[in-house]
Amino acid sequence: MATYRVLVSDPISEIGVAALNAHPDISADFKTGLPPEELISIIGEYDALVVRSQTKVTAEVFAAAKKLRAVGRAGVGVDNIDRAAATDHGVIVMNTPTGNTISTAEHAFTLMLSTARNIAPAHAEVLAGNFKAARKAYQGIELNGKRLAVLGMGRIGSEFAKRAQAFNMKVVAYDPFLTQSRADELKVELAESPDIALNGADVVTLHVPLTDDTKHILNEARLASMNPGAIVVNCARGGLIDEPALKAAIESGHIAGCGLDVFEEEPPPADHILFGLNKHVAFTPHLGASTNEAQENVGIQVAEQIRDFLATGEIRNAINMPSLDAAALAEVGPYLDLAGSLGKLLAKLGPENPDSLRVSYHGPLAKKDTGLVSRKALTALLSARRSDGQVNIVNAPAVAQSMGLDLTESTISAQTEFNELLVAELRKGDQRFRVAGTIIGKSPRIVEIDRLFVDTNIKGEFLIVKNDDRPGIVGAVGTLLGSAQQNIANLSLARNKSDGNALTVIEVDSPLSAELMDSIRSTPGVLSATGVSL
Ligand SMILES: NC(=O)c1ccc[n+]([C@@H]2O[C@H](COP(=O)([O-])OP(=O)(O)OC[C@H]3O[C@@H](n4cnc5c(N)ncnc54)[C@H](O)[C@@H]3O)[C@@H](O)[C@H]2O)c1
Ligand SMILES: O=C(O)CC[C@@H](O)C(=O)O
Repeated sequence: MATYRVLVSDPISEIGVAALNAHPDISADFKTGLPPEELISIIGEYDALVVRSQTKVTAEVFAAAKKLRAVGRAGVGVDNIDRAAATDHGVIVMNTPTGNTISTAEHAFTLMLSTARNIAPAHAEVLAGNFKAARKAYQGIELNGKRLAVLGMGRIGSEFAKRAQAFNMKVVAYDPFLTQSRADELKVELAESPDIALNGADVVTLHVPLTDDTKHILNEARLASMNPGAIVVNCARGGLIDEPALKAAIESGHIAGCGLDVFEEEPPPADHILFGLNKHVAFTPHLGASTNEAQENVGIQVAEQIRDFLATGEIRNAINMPSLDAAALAEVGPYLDLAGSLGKLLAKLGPENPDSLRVSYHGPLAKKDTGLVSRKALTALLSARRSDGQVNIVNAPAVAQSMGLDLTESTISAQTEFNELLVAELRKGDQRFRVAGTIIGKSPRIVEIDRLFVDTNIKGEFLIVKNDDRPGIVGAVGTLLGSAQQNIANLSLARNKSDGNALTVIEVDSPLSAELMDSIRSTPGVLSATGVSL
């Protein structure tokens, strides 16, 4: 029986489903068109879910998905997935951002051309036998020399702009993340706001995600600021346009027409307010990504991402946590293990109810892709301190935030005594407790506890003793361990000359009983003793 079960609930390419099933540890079920209640009733059996845009992955679905670890979206927009609920439930959400870029840019461009030259209504008239009348009714516009506003200059917006430049259009772009140097590289005018971009534009094309900020980004005032006879193109999400405002602007004649692939409600009702317009319009049923090439790309990409995540832990294109590709995983993998052990150690030895966990990276490690390493330390810390078993690497920052615990990170390129050093420090007011580790050869080692140098494995059973730095105490503890049949696998000693204390880390073969721990704690000269399972 396969170790991991994947539910594919929307049509993706057969090659993608086959790529999942080809892995010996994965079995994929292909069940599309499930009503919401049926999805909720079966989702508990699955480790991963693959969707396009039809399946709505709601908070109720996540609540029922007890084993679910990842949702893969074969496409870009993830507005059909409740991202907050996914994160709360510790589920990674991944998309396939590049697979349908060209197809969607080409489709949006097709809609612009169709609208400018009235292809859709003229075609209908020809079929209806109105050839002559249609020749008079459908006079189009040239795009040559026209001003094009692109809202959202990401992957698709940039591809659209390149094609528009080949048509000799003047491109002005608004995107809050577009820098002047990137705008220069793309040879587009950078607008400081959507209002500036749209003012005097002859065509607008939308390529932004639908968020609370972008909902109805194309509204009545912005439509009114465009040039008379302008065209609206939307191949992103319907909710970006205030549809009643667009209808009014087309009816008034100010906007000549629109080419839309997407609607605020999908599928749109048969009596949608824009369908009654006997004007220059072109509508398609959310076909932007529907090409053989795009579907093969996104189907294969999503399948490979889910397969690699389940099989190896590699994270690509995650939208609710940092990604970690195979190369980065190979480079920082040992530090992930180390961070987990440092987090557990802090949970046992550090202050209760801390204010913050500070993770710092020293030496060449500071330049590596360590986004997940800090999370791993935080996850281990929280998991060890909470009994609900609900913390994982996806939701750890949200859980920490709800507990008032800050996670901070710093990178220090100067080297320490070690070439690279990972330090995790728990802070509470002025109190600080830090532990640190490094990689020696290929092995992660814990090399510092509470500012004292030690050298221990990162996995195993440990006894950590703080004692007066005088002869006989370690011997007495060793005798107690021996009489309890506890073999010592490794021992590391450190002394703090300034306060006369010493730290002894003893690796043993099995967990120490409460009775033995009590005897160790009552040994004269022992200041504290803690058993830790790493
Ligand atoms: N019709 C389809 O079938 C289809 C296919 C693919 C993608 N899409 C849609 O197209 C959208 C864009 O896809 P992409 O691959 O280009 O994504 P992308 O992430 O590469 O680009 C989106 C751009 O929007 C910008 N942006 C964010 N907020 C903005 C705002 N308030 N104003 C202006 N720009 C803003 C971002 O900075 C980014 O550069 C997706 O979100 C998806 O909804 C639709
Ligand atoms: O799955 C589809 O066909 C639509 C995809 C598209 O809306 C996207 O956001 O990638």
